[in-house]
Amino acid sequence: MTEHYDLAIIGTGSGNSLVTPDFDDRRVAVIESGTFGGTCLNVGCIPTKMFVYAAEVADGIRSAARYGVDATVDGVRWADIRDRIFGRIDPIAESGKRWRVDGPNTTAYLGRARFTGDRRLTVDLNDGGTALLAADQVVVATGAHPMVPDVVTESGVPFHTSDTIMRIDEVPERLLIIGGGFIAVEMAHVFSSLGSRVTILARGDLLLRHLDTEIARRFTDVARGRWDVRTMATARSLTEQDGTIRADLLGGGSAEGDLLLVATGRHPNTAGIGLELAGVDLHPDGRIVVDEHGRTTASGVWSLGDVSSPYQLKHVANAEARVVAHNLVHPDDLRSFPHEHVPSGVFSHPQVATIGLTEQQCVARGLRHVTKVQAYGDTAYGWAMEDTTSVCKVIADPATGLLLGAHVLGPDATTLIQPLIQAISIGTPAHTVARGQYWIHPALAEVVENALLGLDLDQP
Ligand SMILES: Cc1cc2nc3c(=O)[nH]c(=O)nc-3n(C[C@H](O)[C@H](O)[C@H](O)COP(=O)(O)OP(=O)(O)OC[C@H]3O[C@@H](n4cnc5c(N)ncnc54)[C@H](O)[C@@H]3O)c2cc1C
Ligand SMILES: NC(=O)c1ccc[n+]([C@@H]2O[C@H](COP(=O)([O-])OP(=O)(O)OC[C@H]3O[C@@H](n4cnc5c(N)ncnc54)[C@H](O)[C@@H]3O)[C@@H](O)[C@H]2O)c1
Repeated sequence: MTEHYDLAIIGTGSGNSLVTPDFDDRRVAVIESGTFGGTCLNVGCIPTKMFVYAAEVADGIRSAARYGVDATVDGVRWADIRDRIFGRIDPIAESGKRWRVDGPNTTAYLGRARFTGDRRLTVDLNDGGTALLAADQVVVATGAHPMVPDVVTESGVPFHTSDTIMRIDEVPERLLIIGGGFIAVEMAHVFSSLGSRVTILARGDLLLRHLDTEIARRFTDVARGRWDVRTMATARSLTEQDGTIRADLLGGGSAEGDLLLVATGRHPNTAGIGLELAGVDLHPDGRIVVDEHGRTTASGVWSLGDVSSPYQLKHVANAEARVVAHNLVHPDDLRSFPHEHVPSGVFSHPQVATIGLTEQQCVARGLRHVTKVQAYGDTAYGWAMEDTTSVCKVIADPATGLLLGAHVLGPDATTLIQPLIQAISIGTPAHTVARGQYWIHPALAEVVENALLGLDLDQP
C-alpha cells in the first residue's frame, strides 16, 4: 500500500531541518539510508574540527620552546581522542533518529529511497522490507560521497576516505594522501600533529589551488616545512607489500605510506535513485539542476545541499535548507539561495579563510583593484606570537572602497575574517569598517584593521 504524505525528505543532513513548525499539522516522511544527521555531524565538519583542536594542542606544546617555555608531547592517546569525539557525536545522531522515529508528525523510513515516478518513491528498507510512498512535495537532500579515482580502485590496495579514517585504531607511522584540497590538508594537519609522517600527492603545482594564488603559494610553502609535499604528482599505479602502500608516479619517482587516504573530491549522490523517472535533470558534473529557489526540473520536487549546490559547504547547505523550508509553504513568496558572498575556511595548519574574489579573478575580469597584504608579524599581537608566515590580504575597488575579496592565512583565520565577511555582505566600504568602529588593542584583529587601512584607495 502506498502511504501518502504532504512532504517527503530524502536525506537527514541539512534536509532534517526542513521539518519546521509550519509542518506541525502535516504528514512528513523523513528517509535516511545511512547515519542520521548526515555528513557534517558524522564524518565531516564536526569530527574533523574536534580532531583539529587536539592537533592544535599538540602543536602548541611542540612550539612552546620558542617562547621560552620548555615542554614536550609525552604521548598521544589516539584511541582516547577518537572515543571522546565519537562518544559525543554518536549519541547525537542516535537521538536525532529517535526524534524523527517518534516525532509527532514525522515518519522515519530507515532505508534507501528511489523515485519510481512523479513524486512517487520506493524505500528499500535496511531491514529488508520495502515501503511505497507518494508525496505532494519531495526534497532531495542526499549529499555527496567521496570520489575515488580508478587508479586506486583498480589497484586493489586498501585505502581510506574521510568516511572511515577518523575511526581507525591507531595513528599510522606514515600516512600517504592523494589529493591537495580541503580534506587532504585538514587530515595532513591532524595526522602529522598527532604522530604520523605525512606525504601528500597533489596533481597541481600548489595545494589548495582554488584559493588566491598568493595565499595558496604561502600555504604550500609552510606545508612543505611540515609534510612531504609532492606537487605535480599523479599516481600511475599503486601496490601493497608487507603493509607498505607504494605509489609510482607519472614521470618517475614514488611515494610510500602505511595507510592511504584518498581525498580527491566528492560526487553528488544522484546515481540509482530514479531521478530520470521523476523528470529531475542533472548538470554534466552530476549535480541536480535547481533554480535559485531550489526547484528542480520536476514540479513539486526540490533539492538542496551537496547534491545540487555549487558549494559543498555546510553553512551553504543550511542556508539553502532555510530557503527551501520557506518556499515549501510560501509558493507565492519564493526566497532565493544566498549564493552571492560565500565564505569558506580550511582548518589546517596554517588555517585559511576566504571570501569574494581572488586577485587572479579580479585580473581575469578586468576589474580595477588595489590589494594590501598585511603580515600578522607587523602587529603587536603578531610580535607576541613570533609570527613570520601569516597574512591578511584584502582586495578593494579603489573608486568605491568596497571590498572585492578577503583572504586570511594564519592562526584564527576563520574567526578573524568575520568582519570582512560582514563588510562584503553588507557592502560597507573598507575605510568605514576600519575607522567606523574601535578595534581592541592589541588584539590580533588589528591585522584586519591595518590591512584595510593599508589599501591605496582613491579617497580614503
Ligand atoms: C571530512 C569533511 C569535512 C568537512 N568539513 C567542513 C567544514 O569544516 N565546514 C563546512 O562548511 N563544510 C564541511 N564539509 C562539507 C559538509 O559536510 C557538507 O557540505 C554538508 O554536510 C552537506 O550537507 P547535505 O545535507 O547536503 O548532505 P549530507 O549531510 O551528506 O546528507 C545527505 C544524507 O542523505 C542520505 N542519503 C543519500 N542517499 C539517500 C537515499 N537514496 N535515500 C535515503 N537517504 C539517502 C545520506 O546517508 C546522508 O545522511 C566537510 C565534508 C567532509 C567530508
Ligand atoms: N573546512 C571545510 O569547509 C571543508 C573541509 C573538508 C571538506 N570540505 C568540502 O568537501 C569537499 C570535498 O573535499 P576534498 O578535499 O575531497 O575535495 P577538493 O575539491 O577540495 O580537493 C580535491 C583534490 O583532489 C585532486 N584530485 C581530483 N581528482 C583527482 C584525481 N583523479 N587524482 C588525483 N587528484 C585528484 C584535486 O586536484 C584537488 O587537489 C570540498 O570541496 C569542500 O567543499 C570542506
